[in-house]
Formats: sequence, structure tokens, C-alpha cells
Amino acid sequence: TVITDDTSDLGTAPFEYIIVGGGTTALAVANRLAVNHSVLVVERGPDLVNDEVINDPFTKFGTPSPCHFQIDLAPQMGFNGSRMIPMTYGSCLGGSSSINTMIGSRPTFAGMSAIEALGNPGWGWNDFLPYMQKSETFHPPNPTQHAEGADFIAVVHGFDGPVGVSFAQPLIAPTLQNAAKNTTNTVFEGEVALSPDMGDGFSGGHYSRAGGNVTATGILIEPTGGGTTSTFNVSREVVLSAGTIYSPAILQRSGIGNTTFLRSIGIESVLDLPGVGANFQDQILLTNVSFSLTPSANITNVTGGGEVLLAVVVAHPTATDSLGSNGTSAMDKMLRNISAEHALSTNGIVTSETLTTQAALIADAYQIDHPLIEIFYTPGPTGINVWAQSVLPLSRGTIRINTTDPSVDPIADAQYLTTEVDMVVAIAAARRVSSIAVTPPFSDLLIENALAEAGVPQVGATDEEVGQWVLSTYTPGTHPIGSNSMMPRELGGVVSPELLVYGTTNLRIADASVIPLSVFPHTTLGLYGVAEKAAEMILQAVAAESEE
Ligand SMILES: Cc1cc2nc3c(=O)[nH]c(=O)nc-3n(C[C@H](O)[C@H](O)[C@H](O)COP(=O)(O)OP(=O)(O)OC[C@H]3O[C@@H](n4cnc5c(N)ncnc54)[C@H](O)[C@@H]3O)c2cc1C
Repeated sequence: TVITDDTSDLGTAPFEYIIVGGGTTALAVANRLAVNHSVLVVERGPDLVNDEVINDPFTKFGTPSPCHFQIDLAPQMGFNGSRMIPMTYGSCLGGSSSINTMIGSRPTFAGMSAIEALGNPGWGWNDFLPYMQKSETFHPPNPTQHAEGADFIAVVHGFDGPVGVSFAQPLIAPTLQNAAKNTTNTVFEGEVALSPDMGDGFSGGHYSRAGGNVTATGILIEPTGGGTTSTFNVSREVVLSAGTIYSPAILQRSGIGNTTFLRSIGIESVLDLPGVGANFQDQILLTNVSFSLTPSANITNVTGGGEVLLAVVVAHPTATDSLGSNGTSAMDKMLRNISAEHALSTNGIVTSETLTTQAALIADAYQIDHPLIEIFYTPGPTGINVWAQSVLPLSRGTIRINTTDPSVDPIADAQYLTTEVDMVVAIAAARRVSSIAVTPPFSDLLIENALAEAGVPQVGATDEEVGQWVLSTYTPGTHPIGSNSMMPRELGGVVSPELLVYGTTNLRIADASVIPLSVFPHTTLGLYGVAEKAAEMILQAVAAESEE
């Protein structure tokens, strides 16, 4: 039942489960729990289930809606030392999935290995795959889509889950697809391994239970526009699902976080957990460049016509593809030499041990072909956009409240591009985007001086020039994660592999904030897997209770 504003019908009896936030992961968890239990989901934003903009993402993507919100990040690295950049997120039933681009790719095999090696048994690829399958009803490509290049590997998919996954219809801008594929292969010197299936993982410890004594008794709801606050009690668990930006803020306001920091803003600490709001990270949109088409290659010719706003061609170059045959070892060297001084230069956001541990795991992931960057091509209204996104950045930032007022946004500081290794990747990616614009057959689609017209550095520009251009043009990548990381507590982790907040008995987190490393090239399909696993662990706890 969806109830807006008036909570008086909800009664006073405790709910078995309360889920804070009604977004992507939240609703997938609620869907499973509600089969046999009473569940209250509290969402801050409106119910837009019948809104055209939400229901037709294919043609309406980017159209403003009451679900679209932006938070201004703290000043980030930029041309003159700092840049103000807004980060977009969704706030309505369905959360960010209601407004996202619907590019469906799963976490990588190498990435899930890294998450498991970080101290999270049960989260490696083979253990996690069944949950992604459970969430999915996969629709294989039809013969026409197959002929146009869509392929799949049946064994990695699920066929009776709640989330439909399919190829776009019509599939993809045919001329753009061929030009993009051939040029990408030329620019990345060889065959960029194109995964036959974006759900196959791209290739073929320490264990501490949460266990603690802080118990969540319920939640307090304050109406957004003011008014009477209401309390709802919980008999089993509270699941926090307010997303990467807001979940750590809610914990901090509830007295869970770095005690010294909480005291500095007048909050009494209930539980000292310094990792809350730390390890915040985001993939970085390093380029979003629009190249103009020659008059003969008009947009209808290139895309195949029709409404193809979201047609996307995606490539995932590895370190070797992007940096040459020594690329993997060059990345390895940089990552394994991340020094303690660097951790200090990030103001102790994460400890030096956490940073070096994560850097080594990222280096391991590159050894097994984790993509270094993502290149994608989309048709725009008058030209073709070429986007380059970092996939696995090392820079780390924070989410911190600066007032106890829940209506005030927390300060989100992504610290983009503050590590040398992230700048090396950024420069490599931007250089390849320049090369793409001058390499046939893609360049044949563009006007003669497309690079200069788009303001992109020329192919021969120096590292300094390309670096400055990136710093003045990059934007958030819309996949923020990590602000309540699933890691060992001593590394600054906030939740255990069971997603329980360390030091609590019944407070779990299920949203993108628990993902400790940015190994989900796009987050949503992996988050549905997280939701299925969370729901199963919650229900197993009930089963264990009744056996006792
Ligand atoms: C513009 C854009 C494009 C994207 N494109 C893609 C893509 O193509 N493919 C892909 O896989 N991923 C994409 N993503 C990322 C993906 O959508 C998100 O990572 C994912 O939806 C996050 O899910 P979540 O459960 O962590 O949080 P969300 O889905 O964001 O849900 C959090 C919810 O909590 C609510 N909330 C916050 N505070 C409170 C509070 N105090 N009380 C009650 N409710 C609260 C919010 O209103 C929100 O609805 C995109 C994201 C954006 C913004």
C-alpha cells in the first residue's frame, strides 16, 4: 500500500522491518520480506509510478522530473584549484533507478574477487552470481537483434526474477555501432575485448561477525515541510537504504560515526564507527564531448532514425588496451607504491593501511582484466557524444553532516582525481577520446575540425595540457558508492559481510553505500543482487531464531 503524507493509518503496532529510503535496493529487499512479514518502507520523495518521464526512460532520459535532484559537492580539484560540481540523484519511489540511464552491466569477476579478498567471505563472483540471477528475468535477443550484434551466455542469467533485463528495441544505432567498434579497436591498438555478455563478469580472510550491543528500536519521521513527527517501532530489524549520500548522514544523526567528529557538532555518540561517511568514491566522467556530424552523415543516417536517444555503444578497455603492452605492470607499480604520505595527503579520510590494501586489490583486479576505463558513444540531438569514464578510481572522499537538522544536505566531498594514479588514467582516457575523433571510420562521420570545435586537446597535446583540460571539464560519474563500506572494521568498515552495522544487533544497510570498491561498472544490476542477498540473510536470521 502506498500512503502519501498522512501516516495516521499506519497504526502504532511495531513493524517487523522498517526500511529507510524507498529506492533501488530498498524496494527489492522489501519485495522479498513482505511475502511473510510486516514491512514499512519510508521514502522521502514522491510516488511517480505513473509519471511519463519515469516510465519512458528510452525517449525521456534527462528530462527534468520531480524525482531529479542535485547536491552541490564540496569544491573539487579543478582548473584554478577548485570547481563547484553538482551531483545528480533520484529521490522518489524507486530512487535513482527511476531516472538512470538503464545501462545494464554487472559487477566484474575480478572486482568481486577484490571485494571478497578485502575481508568479505561469500561475496566472490561465484557466490554472488546466484543472487544476481535470482533478481533477473533475462530476455534473450531476438533474431534481428542477434544479427545486429547482441549476444548472451545463458548460464549466467536468471529467467524468473522480478527485474526484466533486455536489449534495446531497436537495438542500437547501426552506423554508429560499426564506426564506434572499428575506431575503438584501432585507437586501443588491437581488439578491445568486447564481452559477449555484459553480465558474465568480463572473464570467464579475515572474517568478523558484526556482533554488538546497540539495538535499533525504530525510526522517527519528520515531514519534509514541517509538522508533527511520528515514531515507528520495529520488532526485528531496521534496514537503511537511503543511498550513498544520505545513509551515512542518517547514521551520523543517530549517533553512529566518528565520535570526535560527532561531538564537534553536538551529537552524543552511541557507537564509535569512524568509517561512517569515509571511503566515499565515485567513478569519474572524464569526458562528455559532443562532436558535430558532417552534413552527409546526418543523425538519422547514423542512428538508423526513430527515437534512439539512449542507444549506446560501450567498450571496456583494460590497462593494456589503454596504456600499451606494459600497461598492466605500469598500473601495478603505481598502485603498489601508493605511499603512506598519500593517505596523509587525503586528510586521513581513510587510513594508510586501508588505502594501500585497496590499491593492491585494484592492482590484482587489473591483472585479471578488469576494465580500466569505459568508453561509450551516444547519439545527441546534433552530433555524437563520446564519453570516457574511470571505472575503478582510488581517490577517496567523505560524506559528513554539519548540522543535526535532517532537512539540510550533508557535505559530500568526492575528492575526485586527488591520487596520481587517477590522473594518469584520466589523461590516458582523454587522449584516446582525441584519437577517436580523428580515426576512421568514426572520424568520417564528423566535420573536419571536430576536435577543435569541441574544445578537446589535439592529439599531440602535452600531459600537462590534457590534465588541465580534464580538470576543468570532468563531472561526477553518477555511481557514488562506499560511504558505509563492507570491510573489516579495523580497515574502517561499517558493515560486516552480513551487511550488519558493526556494533549493532539489528541494523543493516542495503544500498550502494556498502560497496567498498568501485567494481560495478554500472551499479543497478549488482545492487539488485545485493538486495536479494540482503533479503536472504535477513530471512535466514528469522529461520535461525525459530530453530533456537
Ligand atoms: C542520472 C543517473 C544515471 C545513472 N545511470 C545508470 C545506468 O545507466 N546504469 C546503472 O546500472 N546505474 C546507473 N545509475 C546509478 C544507479 O541508478 C544508482 O547507483 C542506484 O540506483 C543507487 O541505488 P540505492 O539503492 O543505493 O539508492 P537510491 O536508488 O538512490 O535510493 C535512495 C532513496 O532514499 C531516499 N532517501 C534519502 N534520504 C531519505 C530519508 N531521510 N528518509 C527517507 N528516504 C530517504 C531517496 O529519496 C531515494 O529514493 C545512474 C544514476 C543516476 C543518478
